[in-house]
Amino acid sequence: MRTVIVYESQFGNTRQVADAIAEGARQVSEVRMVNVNDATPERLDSADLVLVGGPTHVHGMSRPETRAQAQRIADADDNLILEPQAPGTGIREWLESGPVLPALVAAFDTRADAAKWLTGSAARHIAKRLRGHGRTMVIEPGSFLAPDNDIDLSEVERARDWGARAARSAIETTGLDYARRTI
Ligand SMILES: Cc1cc2nc3c(=O)[nH]c(=O)nc-3n(C[C@H](O)[C@H](O)[C@H](O)COP(=O)(O)O)c2cc1C
Repeated sequence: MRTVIVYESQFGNTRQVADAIAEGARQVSEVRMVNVNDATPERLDSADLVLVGGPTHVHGMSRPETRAQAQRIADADDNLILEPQAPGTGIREWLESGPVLPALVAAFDTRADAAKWLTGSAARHIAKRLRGHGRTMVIEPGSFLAPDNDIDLSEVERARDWGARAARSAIETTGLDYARRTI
């Protein structure tokens, strides 16, 4: 089976979580990580499962204005470094562009360390969009905490486990087997 992880990240937190998800999914699947700015149809071609994730901005997916705000925050803080592809497009715009996706998908995000009803969750919105496109969720949305732009080892482990469960669930759904199908 082949899994593609499409992620957006401004400060690197969601990239780290995507890395851990990839590690988990690799236990049972071929995995490719793709920044949303590089998520062309060719890169998603022949994916059996696509996992889509980004940071929570203003309770949902980022917008051009919130990404510009992230840029201003980074400019004002020597300890924060913007990801090289951060100023580009976001998951919201990518989903609106109508990417060709396989039947099986799942959504994840990173967010502040507080109750979800206070922080909101980009993953919830990503999942809703994906369901609207008629896609099947292989697992509940994953939401990972990045307090003060720092991720705890326990969250990294949770992301690894979520990635493994997502890929296993896709295998159970499709009957595809890692051993029988390579990239
Ligand atoms: C402009 C902006 C708005 C944000 N809004 C929220 C929010 O509404 N809820 C939340 O939990 N976190 C919010 N955050 C925090 C980010 O979701 C969090 O730091 C995330 O892990 C960043 O991921 P990244 O480093 O991959 O961009 C916001 C961050 C920025 C820069």
